[in-house]
Amino acid sequence: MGCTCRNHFPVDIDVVIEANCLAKLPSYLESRNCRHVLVVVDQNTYRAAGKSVLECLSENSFAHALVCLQPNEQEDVVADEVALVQIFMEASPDVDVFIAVGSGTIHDLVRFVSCKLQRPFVSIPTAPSVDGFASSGAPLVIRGAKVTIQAAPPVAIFADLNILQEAPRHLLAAGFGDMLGKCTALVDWTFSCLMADEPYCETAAEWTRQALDSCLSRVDAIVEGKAEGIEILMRGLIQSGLAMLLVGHSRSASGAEHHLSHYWETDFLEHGRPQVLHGAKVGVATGIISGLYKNLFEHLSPDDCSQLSPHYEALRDLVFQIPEPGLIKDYLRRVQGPALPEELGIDRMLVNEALHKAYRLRERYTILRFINENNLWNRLAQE
Ligand SMILES: NC(=O)C1=CN([C@@H]2O[C@H](COP(=O)(O)OP(=O)(O)OC[C@H]3O[C@@H](n4cnc5c(N)ncnc54)[C@H](OP(=O)(O)O)[C@@H]3O)[C@@H](O)[C@H]2O)C=CC1
Ligand SMILES: O=C(CO)COP(=O)(O)O
Repeated sequence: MGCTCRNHFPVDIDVVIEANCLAKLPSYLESRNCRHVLVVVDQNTYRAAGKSVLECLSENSFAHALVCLQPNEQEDVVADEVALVQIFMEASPDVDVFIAVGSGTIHDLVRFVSCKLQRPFVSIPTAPSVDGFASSGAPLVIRGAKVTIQAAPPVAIFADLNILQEAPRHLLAAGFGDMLGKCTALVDWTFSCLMADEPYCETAAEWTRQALDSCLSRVDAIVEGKAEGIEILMRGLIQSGLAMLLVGHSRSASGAEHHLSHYWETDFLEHGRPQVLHGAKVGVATGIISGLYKNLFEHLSPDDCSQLSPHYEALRDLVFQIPEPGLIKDYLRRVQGPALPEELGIDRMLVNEALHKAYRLRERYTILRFINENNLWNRLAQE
């Protein structure tokens, strides 16, 4: 399938991934004529990189201010209305560039605010924990629901390997889990295109596939956690983000496995439970969705569903290529990440609830929507 889509968005980000690249920040800001900088951190990311960023700005005489995001009662910074208001209130009108110093949550908050205030933002990732650095979408929790709002990508990413190498291991494992999610997200995207005529972009799919393959083929280097492995993972995560940016939505990166993760996330928030890392949830959910796809195609024949029958063989071949749930778990164990819902504090009941309801979180056609809307649960083998 060649790329026939006509809706590519510009992919125009300066991406630097190397050791000590933070040192390049001042000349970059000068080249863009930015003199008033607002740096957004939280307590952890201030220690990880924020302090160095501020020193670098002071040494080079930039006017700068700091927003240190306050955690909630569970000690989490959440990408919600409270955190957004904090940034809006503390951003002075003369700010001409935002700098996001952190991982997924801080990037989404800053991308939303910078887009609303029409100022550019620069990304300084502190951990290879998600693929949301280069993308334009901001998944936010608004009135308790996880919604993704299209905002703006960063103008530049300075992924300093010295900083990333110091990130705690569970954040690296989460980044690998978010990447593993592409195994099912990509199949779900084709599924939605064939079954519900959703728009598909072969280029974005290919970029994502390459990012996934590059990480799966070098998992040993990633596990080691040295500069080489961190660079491979970070390049993959950024490339997946660029694919989302290219199409202006997150279909290439987010399917039913993400919907399970989002459902669990908002359930934890509703019950005042501390958050579990996004990529950790996605990795575990990928194993579940892989099992579901295989189960479905084992127990359903082309005659069972007229909507499915014209695409049955093409889809069955794709489903065959999804790594088995056991292999997904092996990958997660190799990076020392959780592999089962109970290791995340998610019990059987919450898993089942999400399997039946999470598809409603998005308009997207996914395997979960297909099974639920066609009442197919009783056709599947109970596991
Ligand atoms: N825009 C997009 O396309 C995407 C967005 N996302 C979104 O990203 C969010 C999750 O991001 P994720 O990165 O998993 O988690 P967070 O950004 O919430 O950060 C998780 C934890 O990592 C800490 N941390 C980060 N870097 C370091 C470091 N170097 N040293 C010590 N601690 C560190 C943070 O500190 P602290 O507690 O102080 O914050 C926090 O505790 C979700 O909301 C998800 O929906 C995910 C994928 C794609
Ligand atoms: O998490 C994402 C990709 O990893 C973004 O997906 P959503 O748009 O579903 O939040």
